[in-house]
Amino acid sequence: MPSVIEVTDLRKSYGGRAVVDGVSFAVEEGEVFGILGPNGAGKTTTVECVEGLRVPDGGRIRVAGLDPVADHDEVARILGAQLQQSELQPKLTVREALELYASFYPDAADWRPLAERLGLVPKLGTRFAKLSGGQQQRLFIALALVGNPRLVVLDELTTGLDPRARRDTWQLIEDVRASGVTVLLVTHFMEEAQRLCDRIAVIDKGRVAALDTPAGLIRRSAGATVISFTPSAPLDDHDLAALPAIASIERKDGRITLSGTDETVNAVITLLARHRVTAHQLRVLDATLDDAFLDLTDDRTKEAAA
Ligand SMILES: Nc1ncnc2c1ncn2[C@@H]1O[C@H](COP(=O)(O)OP(=O)(O)OP(=O)(O)O)[C@@H](O)[C@H]1O
Repeated sequence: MPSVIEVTDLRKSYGGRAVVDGVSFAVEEGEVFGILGPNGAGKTTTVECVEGLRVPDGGRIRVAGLDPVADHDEVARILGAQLQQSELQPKLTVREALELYASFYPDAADWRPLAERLGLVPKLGTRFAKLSGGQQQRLFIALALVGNPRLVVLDELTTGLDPRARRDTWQLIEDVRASGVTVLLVTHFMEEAQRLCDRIAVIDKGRVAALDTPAGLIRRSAGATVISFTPSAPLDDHDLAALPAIASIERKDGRITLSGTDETVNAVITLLARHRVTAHQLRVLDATLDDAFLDLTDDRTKEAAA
């Protein structure tokens, strides 16, 4: 089956400066595909080309087999996009905006359950300009979904939302995915990317620096798993040094701190069992997507690895 979104060698320059410099990726039907990258990396430019809002200088984009620029109207019927602030009339009430956007689509969703899920019911009579930043954001999410799209593009999904609204929105996106909708998600929140995305393209300086599952990105980062514990009986340094993938050993006040990988953690547990030693206050800290992101987008780390 062809991918829902195919981006091949996308290029876009402003004033002679390439801000998207040969980006390629494919999004499969039903997946949540994340785009992660530092400020100014070219993420919004990339997704706005997918939405047909910007015209690429080079490369090829297909959305369900259609060209977002040449076939703009057909693409608009199957793609829901989170609006930018300036795109909504300040005097429109929440109810009017929902009704208006629902009327654009032949197969629109009932907007009431959406408004309920997004906590917008008490604000239905409020004009857009009078909503708080977080309420405006929730309305944009509702408007992106009200057309029952086959594909939804969310840029900065939960920026400006409080922690509860953010978690409710994540649950909503999980439900949207469960109903078979494909999601293209630009985000700065690692927890959001790790929780929601099936795969992530890390974009840096207009190029794809890595494309993998969240777990795959973490595995390939230099960030180590750290294990610390206080053993009930002494452990031999030779035994610790022989652990697989061990990167460092530290001893302080009877406490041992090791860094390595998942494999090291398993081997430590086996070693402790073999010597019948109990580990008090055992702590394992995993490398996170944060570590992977910093590794992949930090020039100093990349130079050191080269
Ligand atoms: N219309 C434009 N005219 C000129 N330069 C632009 C235009 N749009 C974007 N740029 C520049 O292109 C670069 C990439 O911008 P883009 O918005 O795609 O980045 P981003 O990865 O989404 O960043 P952020 O995380 O800060 O939103 C930036 O340096 C930006 O200043």
